[in-house]
Amino acid sequence: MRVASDWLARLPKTELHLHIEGTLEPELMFALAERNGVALPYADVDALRAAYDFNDLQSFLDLYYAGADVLRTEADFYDLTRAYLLRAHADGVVHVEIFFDPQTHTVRGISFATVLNGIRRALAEGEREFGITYRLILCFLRHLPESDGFATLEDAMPYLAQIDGVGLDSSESGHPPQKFARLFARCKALGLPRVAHAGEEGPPEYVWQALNVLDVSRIDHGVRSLEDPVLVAELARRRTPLTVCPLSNVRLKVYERLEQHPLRQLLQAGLVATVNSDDPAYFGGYVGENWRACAEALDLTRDELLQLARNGITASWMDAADKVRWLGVVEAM
Ligand SMILES: Nc1ncnc2[nH]cnc12
Ligand SMILES: [Zn+2]
Repeated sequence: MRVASDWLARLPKTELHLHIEGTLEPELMFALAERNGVALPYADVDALRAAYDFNDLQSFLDLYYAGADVLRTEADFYDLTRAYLLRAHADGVVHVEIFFDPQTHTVRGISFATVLNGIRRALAEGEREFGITYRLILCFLRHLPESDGFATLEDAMPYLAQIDGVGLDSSESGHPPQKFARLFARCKALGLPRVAHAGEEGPPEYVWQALNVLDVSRIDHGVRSLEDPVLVAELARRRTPLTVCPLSNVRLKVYERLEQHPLRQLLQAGLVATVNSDDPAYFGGYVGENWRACAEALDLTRDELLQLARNGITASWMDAADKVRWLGVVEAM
């Protein structure tokens, strides 16, 4: 590695692509299963971890949705979020923007308020205790019909002041952004900032639709944009950030090895690429590990690492004064 590991540890980091349900560690999954009287189809934590061998996005999602079944009470969502924030703090994360998937829970009879209150209580406490600022992003599940998304938006209406934006996640192939054109138009009319997963497994066309149909301000993943030079030029022109998740991309076989990951190419193309962890309990590394692994495998320079840190700050939705402050800290590194 070209930089000292303590320098990398101290670099102020953001996390802009993190599914809170994807931080459910096997140990906590077993503890919550016991607490809630849920039977898990695995003998123990090791057997569960051994199942985390994915071929693609869908093979991961099947386990991710099954695992979320142990989350039942507000305390469960609090404990989940609290455990994540302890990890983030240890990794030098100063600001988080967290996705949650309400449909995964409301379909099981758990109220929107139960989910929201547990997550937000932990986030507020994390800000008081560690100074980690936060935003919360409601994600719609794209494998479900748009009408389900509208019902979820209806559930969210009494709590809109506590939601900072909306996103689109789950199975990408066969579920283009266009499918959610009316839902995202409604969210825009409500003044909600928008992001969408696009170009993870799906084609560059889905990134175009996220930009032009959903009018998103950030693309989650977006790595397949590199297949379309016109799209790359447009993303650079608009300065649309990409929330890139390198270890996720390897675990879901978008790239065979981290050494093949195009993080440097994205930076060299002038894109606002950022480093994030996606579903760290399932992909073998929180955001600090994503930074360390990329620095090592891609032999990132000090300047490239500084640019990634700056990108994370400018791409975030943190307050303008906080941006100035953290950009100053990066410049002084
Ligand atoms: N990497 C990912 N892509 C799409 N949907 C997700 N939900 C959780 N993680 C996801
Ligand atoms: Zn994701």
